[in-house]
This record gives sequence, C-alpha cells and structure tokens, in this order.
Amino acid sequence: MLRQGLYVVRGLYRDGLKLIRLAGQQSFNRAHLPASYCHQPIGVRALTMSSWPFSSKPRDYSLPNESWSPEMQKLYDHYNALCEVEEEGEKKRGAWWRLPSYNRTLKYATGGRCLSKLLQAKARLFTRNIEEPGAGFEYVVFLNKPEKSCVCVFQAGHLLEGPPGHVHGGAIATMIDSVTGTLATYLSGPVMTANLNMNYRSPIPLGSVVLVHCALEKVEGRKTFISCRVTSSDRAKLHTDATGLFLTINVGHLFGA
Ligand SMILES: CCCCC/C=C\C/C=C\C/C=C\C/C=C\CCCC(=O)SCCNC(=O)CCNC(=O)[C@H](O)C(C)(C)COP(=O)(O)OP(=O)(O)OC[C@H]1O[C@@H](n2cnc3c(N)ncnc32)[C@H](O)[C@@H]1OP(=O)(O)O
Repeated sequence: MLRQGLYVVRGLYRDGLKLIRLAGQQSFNRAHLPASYCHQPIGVRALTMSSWPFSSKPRDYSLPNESWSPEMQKLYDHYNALCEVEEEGEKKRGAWWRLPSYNRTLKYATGGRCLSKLLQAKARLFTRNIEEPGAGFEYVVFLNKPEKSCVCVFQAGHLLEGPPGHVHGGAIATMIDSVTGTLATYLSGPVMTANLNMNYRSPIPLGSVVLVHCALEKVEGRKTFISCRVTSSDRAKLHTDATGLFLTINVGHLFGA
C-alpha cells in the first residue's frame, strides 16, 4: 500500500473522471490508476509525487468565489443543476459533470529531463496561477458526456487586458486551448495540441462573462478534432471561433522518452 498522497493527479484523463474524484479525495494508490497507466512505466513514473507541500487540502479553483459576478454565479448554478437530476424522488447523476480544477497538473514529475526539482516544485497550471480572485482566469468547465461536448463559463479579469478594456487575444487562445484540450483529454486520453486555429470576430470586454462551447468533430487514429465557439453569455454574440487538432501521446513524450 503506497502511503497517502503518493499519487496525486490534478487534471483530466479519459478515464479521468474516476481520477478526478480520487484526486478530489486528495490521495489514492496505484491500484486506483486506470490500467492504461500501468502499461506506461514512464508515465506512471511521472505520476509519482510526494505529499502536497503547501497545504494538506488542495483548492478546487472551479468553485464559486467572491469575485464571481451574479451572471457567472447564475450560469454556474444553471449548469451545476444539470449535473444532478431527480428521478422518482431520487437524485441521480445527470448528463453534465462539473470538472474540478487545481493549480497543478502533475506534481513533482520525477521523469523531467530539463527541469530542476526546484522548477518542477514551482510549476503551476498557467490558467490557475493568479492568486487574487477575479484578477485573471475565473472559469469552470462542465462536460456533457453523451454529447461529447463541454461548456466553460469564463469571467475575464483585469490582468488579462489586451486592447484597452478588452481581453488579450493570447488570453482568449489560452482559454480555448485549455477547454478544447480538456475535452480532447477526456475523449482520447493524454494529448498535446498540434494545431489551433483562431478567428477573432468581436472583442471581449474585460470583466464580462462568456461561454466557451467545445464539441468533438471527429477522431482519426491518434488525431482528435475539436471545434470551439466563444459567445456572450446569452449566446447572441459570437466573439471567437476556433478549431483544434490534438494528438494522443504517451505521457513519456513529455519526459524525453
Ligand atoms: C498535455 C498533457 C498531457 C499529459 C496528461 C497529463 C495530465 C492531464 C492533466 C490535465 C489536462 C487538462 C487540461 C488541459 C489543459 C491545457 C491543455 C494545453 C495543451 C497544450 O497547450 S499542449 C502544448 C502545446 N503543444 C505542443 O507543445 C506540441 C508540440 N508538438 C509535439 O510535441 C508533436 O509535434 C506532436 C506530439 C503534436 C506530434 O508529434 P508526433 O511525433 O507524435 O506525431 P507526428 O509528427 O508523427 O504526426 C502524427 C500525425 O499528425 C499530423 N500532424 C502533426 N502535427 C500536425 C499539425 N500541426 N497540423 C496538422 N497535422 C499534424 C501528422 O501529419 C501525422 O499525420 P499522418 O499520420 O496522417 O501522416
């Protein structure tokens, strides 16, 4: 039995909802890993981590906080309600799943080729590394399993400014990469973005809440094609549309294997 906290995975895998639940419980042992990981020694090595050095309770950044506008909260409540349905007086899991989000993906990836241990320890998921609530990327992703799609409710903070008063195109691309990448990871397992095409149609005002809708287009061998539309919260205005190509990788790819 591996000691608690030996394996902590923050993020998403194809069989990842189980992992996410387990990550939510903060610790699990190797027996909990999907079989596919047990066939990837380097990947599994990459998942070997020591206990959480900063806090005994990792924070789920996709939960409401005081910076969320009433509109953000309303959309969260709407999709969150779809995660649970009532049938014959019994509460059951709905088609939608709220995905938790932590500020690390893999903690202490021991197989790292270039990173010093110090750098690995300091590494943070880009979209979750601004500590002040509301200043950067505030978002929550809801996955629709049967439809192979997801929706992200995104509130853009003041540190994401590009054109005066509006969101930087790189910040928009970051969100699109993250949400399309999340869906691709859920559908196809560990992936990397190979191609991302972006059409910026109308600027996004800072502080506004937008929806990032992503859907599976097709899977061809190792290639997963995802389409994406960023709209105003009432869906009336199109801000950005995009397509992404994700290639399934063995996680060893990230560690020089
Ligand atoms: C990323 C994490 C994975 C690990 C999972 C762990 C934890 C997950 C946790 C959380 C995840 C949650 C959320 C996700 C959050 C953020 C997502 C961010 C994602 C990124 O931000 S990720 C960084 C940017 N990303 C890169 O840094 C990639 C650099 N790159 C490479 O690492 C290689 O380039 C690679 C692997 C992409 C391919 O390399 P490769 O050797 O495996 O494949 P190869 O080149 O042979 O191509 C095979 C077939 O794909 C076609 N093909 C290739 N590239 C193409 C292109 N660009 N356009 C059109 N077609 C293309 C070929 O034409 C051929 O096609 P065909 O077979 O038909 O001939």
